[in-house]
Amino acid sequence: MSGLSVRFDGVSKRYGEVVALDRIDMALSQGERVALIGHNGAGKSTLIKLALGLIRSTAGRIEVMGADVRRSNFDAVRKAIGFLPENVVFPAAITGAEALSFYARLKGGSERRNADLFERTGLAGAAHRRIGTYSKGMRQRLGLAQALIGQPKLLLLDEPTSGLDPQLREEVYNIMSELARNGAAILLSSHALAEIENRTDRIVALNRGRKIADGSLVDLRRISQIPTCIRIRMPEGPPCRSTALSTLGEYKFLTDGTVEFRCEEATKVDVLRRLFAASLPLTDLEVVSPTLSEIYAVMMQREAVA
Ligand SMILES: Nc1ncnc2c1ncn2[C@@H]1O[C@H](COP(=O)(O)OP(=O)(O)OP(=O)(O)O)[C@@H](O)[C@H]1O
Repeated sequence: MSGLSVRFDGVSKRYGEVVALDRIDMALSQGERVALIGHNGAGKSTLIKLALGLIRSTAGRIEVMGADVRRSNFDAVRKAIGFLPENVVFPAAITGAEALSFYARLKGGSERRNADLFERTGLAGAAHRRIGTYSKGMRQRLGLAQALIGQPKLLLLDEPTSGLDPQLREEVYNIMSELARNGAAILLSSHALAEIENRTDRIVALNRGRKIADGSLVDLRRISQIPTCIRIRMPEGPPCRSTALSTLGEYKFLTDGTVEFRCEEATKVDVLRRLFAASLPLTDLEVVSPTLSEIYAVMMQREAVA
């Protein structure tokens, strides 16, 4: 599935003197899961609110499912968008079931799936309790159920897993993947870098309103130039003068006798091939690619000195 779901063309947003977003170009395809990352105040929520048509850009053009967010016909498109705001607020005096029915009617959708949504978000047992008695995580679950009403074609999720327990965090990513497989586009903001690195297709990094990176984890690893480590262990420690080792490239011994090679991410398969061809008596092998947290730290350091 390759149709465009969201397109930002030269989009800027100012709040008075504050430049929240600065000439952002970005596109999101159907079936794609894209994570927005960046420090506090980088512009992630602003970008999500712009895609929803909640606030207006200062410059540039935003299209969502082919419709200009500034046009009056955008109201119809908005019904196909699921949105989870950063801070979910529901009236305390009504039950979860009443809140979900209200939002389903507002979206012009059917209430038939509500029970299923409660089940999916682990709230089935609390659907008829007043929201005022919910814990923070339960309110977040209700927010998620609300965002999933009507099988959205675009999901905009502002820090969807914050406040959730590990089990529901996993479920959130499962739900996202299922919707994406059915053609929905997902845009989420997150500070949980370890969580998103293998559960999204693309990562867009913002810094002070500017886009500083946009690519898959593999792309970002390459751009970061952080080396990949290949670590091997052999019985009775490494043979110190092994010529076989030196043919594989530069290596060093770690304190526990492990031998570590460092290579570019793009050449790791080649190094591994040569390693196996050398027929060393390996007892263990580990390939450690740079994590998103490490890549992000390097990106931010480079930004700081730029
Ligand atoms: N309504 C507003 N009025 C004035 N400034 C605003 C408003 N909303 C956001 N800003 C400013 O715009 C910038 C971007 O804010 P935004 O909320 O988009 O960041 P964020 O990346 O989502 O941050 P966080 O990770 O803390 O949620 C910040 O400098 C913020 O103070």
